[in-house]
Amino acid sequence: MNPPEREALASTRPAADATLVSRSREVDDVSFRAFLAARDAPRVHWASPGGLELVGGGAAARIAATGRDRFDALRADAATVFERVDHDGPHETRPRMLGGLSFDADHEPAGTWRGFPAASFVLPAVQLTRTDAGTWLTVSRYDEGTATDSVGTVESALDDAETALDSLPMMRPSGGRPGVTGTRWRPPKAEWTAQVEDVIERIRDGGLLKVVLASALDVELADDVDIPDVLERLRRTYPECYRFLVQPAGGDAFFGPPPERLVKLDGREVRTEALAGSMPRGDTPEEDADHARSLLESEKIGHEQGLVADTIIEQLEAFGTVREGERGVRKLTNIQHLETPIEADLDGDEHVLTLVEALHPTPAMGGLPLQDALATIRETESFDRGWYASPVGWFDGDGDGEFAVGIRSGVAGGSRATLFAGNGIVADSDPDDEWDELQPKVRPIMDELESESGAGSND
Ligand SMILES: C=C(O[C@@H]1C=C(C(=O)O)C=C[C@H]1O)C(=O)O
Repeated sequence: MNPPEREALASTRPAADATLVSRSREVDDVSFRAFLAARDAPRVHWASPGGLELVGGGAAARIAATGRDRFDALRADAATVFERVDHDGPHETRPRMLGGLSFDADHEPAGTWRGFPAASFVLPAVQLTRTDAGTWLTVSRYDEGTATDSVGTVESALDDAETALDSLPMMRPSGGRPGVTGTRWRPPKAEWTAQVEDVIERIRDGGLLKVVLASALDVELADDVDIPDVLERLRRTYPECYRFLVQPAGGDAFFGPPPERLVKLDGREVRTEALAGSMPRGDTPEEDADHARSLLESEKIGHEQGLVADTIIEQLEAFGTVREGERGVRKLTNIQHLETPIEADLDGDEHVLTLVEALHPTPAMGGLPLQDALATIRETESFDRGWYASPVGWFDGDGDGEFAVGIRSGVAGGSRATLFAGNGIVADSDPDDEWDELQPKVRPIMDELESESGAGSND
């Protein structure tokens, strides 16, 4: 294990008498891609369709955790880091921890997921924040002693960071796509079909209602992948989605444009959604409307999506009053899903991580009943989920935050990438249809890897 990886895995136990000092300054808009490309790991990026964009490099503070009590450990360490904060800047730029968690609590950072602990968040040393109101540069340090001890260092680091920013191009010319030389599904179609058939049989035997089964697509590239470039292009191709990047160590990065919010907490106001069931977009408005109608009218899809909504509502009812919105169709660039917006007002103050802990994995990522579905996933899937289908996002010192679900995602570095896609399997699923349904879910990233001239084979 090389030093940066060891550093990523170590939980930076916050020092008892440390102070978090953070200074922000409004700057001219700058290419987030160029900023990201110029920084070493750890690197993080978060962009929500709501308009908030964050990009960070280095770590003023870092917390990591593993095992069943990983959420307790995260909340405790975060409380220590945020205990003494001296921040000067608008609310948008307040210190935030960015990162995420693995799908399973007992995840081991190995293989594809080397460098990714079961939970990892960083408070970036240098960060850019963009909202409708402007763009800011922020420098933070978490050092022993009082604020007065480090204000001078932080202010001069902010001057240096601003100078470095000035030398970045406003627009960074986009490099070419790396090109794909080979792809391999794990499992390939025949094995997937057998897995789906086996799961359907288990469901029909009784007890199990739904299992989300996924597959990994290994991609060999002709050139090294430039992830900041890919993310920038995804901004234009999937504007209705989140975009995230988590690169805890110097190695591979986990990234993607997920459409699905796990949870957003602002004060006591919670927003989430049940997203499940998929149909392609049509080539014509009529065909598109037909697909949307099939989504709304399909008994199978309606049932599957209803299970997701009911479970989320039940879980949130433990915390407050829940309102279920109207079921509708969520249209993304290359796929459409059935969606129910869900809101809640909490009875008391909660940390967003507590809601993440309660909700993850939703039946849209795991299945129902949850423990049986998870056991089936573990026994069936031929790859390590790692951080796929897991919470990725941010939280602040008040416990507010927002998390997406890490789907439509991939983990990549050098000239290799592994992309992920999964589907909810229910009693009347058809293995061939489920295979076809995986394909559009890897397209957002695949389209940015394949060279314009030639598309690689995809099965
Ligand atoms: C699991 C994924 O997507 C989920 C599964 C869906 C389905 O089964 O139709 C739809 C949306 C997502 O909640 C994925 O994209 O990998």
